[in-house]
Amino acid sequence: MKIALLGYGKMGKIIEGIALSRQHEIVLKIDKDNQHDLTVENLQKADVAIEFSTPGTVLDNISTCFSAGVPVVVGTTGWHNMMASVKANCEESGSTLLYATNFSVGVNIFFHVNKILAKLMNNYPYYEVQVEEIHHTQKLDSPSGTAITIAEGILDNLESKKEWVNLLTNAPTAEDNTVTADQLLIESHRIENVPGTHTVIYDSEVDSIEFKHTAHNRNGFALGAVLAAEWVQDKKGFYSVEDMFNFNV
Ligand SMILES: NC(=O)C1=CN([C@@H]2O[C@H](COP(=O)(O)OP(=O)(O)OC[C@H]3O[C@@H](n4cnc5c(N)ncnc54)[C@H](OP(=O)(O)O)[C@@H]3O)[C@@H](O)[C@H]2O)C=CC1
Ligand SMILES: O=C(O)C1=N[C@H](C(=O)O)C[C@H](O)C1
Repeated sequence: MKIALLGYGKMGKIIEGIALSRQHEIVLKIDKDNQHDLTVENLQKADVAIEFSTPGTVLDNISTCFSAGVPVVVGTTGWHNMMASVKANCEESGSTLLYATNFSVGVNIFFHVNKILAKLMNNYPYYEVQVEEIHHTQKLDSPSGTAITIAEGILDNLESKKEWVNLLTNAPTAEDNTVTADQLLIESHRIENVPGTHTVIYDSEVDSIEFKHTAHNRNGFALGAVLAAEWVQDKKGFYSVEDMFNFNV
């Protein structure tokens, strides 16, 4: 498979190594310095694009992939509020996009069990739930895309919660974590060199239940993105990583 890498930072470089080890070829590498090389003509040399850039550049890059008719796997987070319009654009133009807030197998298992746990917890209303995420200090967005997916899994299944709210704990404006009873708190912490840790906590007066995923490095995210590129390259439409993983038990 011929791959275009859109974003050649921490993730782009690891994805390159994994793609080469799986006998794929990298035909285009776009970063900030050579972003003007991202043309329809250059992109059409690739069978698929893998996009891990920044929240501020991802939408233009997706749009160029759609114009080129090249399927795109998107890992960049921080554009959650634009999802519906990108999906509509993808479907109307007959393009292909596969998106995940987190491509690792472990987190996708976590997403699945999180929904089942939230449904179960409807029977135990004396537990208060919250989500915590910890990431490295270079991270541009908060909460993490993964934390948003976790929160959505809870909101869809736990009747007491209607919306999520975020508290970035080391932001200059961080005040307190007061939330109303129907709000789900996501606490975001930024600590050097942490690849990504997510915890769902159900707390009562007598005990706490903690459900946690810890990434030890970025390799799981990168492998998942390459597997997604292999899976989506001959498909049409808008997909989420859930369409690729099959967790029926
Ligand atoms: N879905 C998932 O599984 C995962 C998602 N992510 C997400 O992926 C994104 C990238 O993460 P990460 O690699 O760690 O971040 P990095 O900051 O290490 O890499 C992003 C790269 O994009 C470059 N860039 C800037 N402008 C453009 C442009 N117009 N086109 C292409 N590239 C550009 C940046 O260059 P410069 O630094 O010079 O500005 C930088 O090298 C983030 O949104 C992150 O949250 C991360 C891990 C897993
Ligand atoms: O920026 C990161 O590093 C990560 N971003 C993704 C997110 O926002 O959830 C996935 C992973 O946690 C690492």
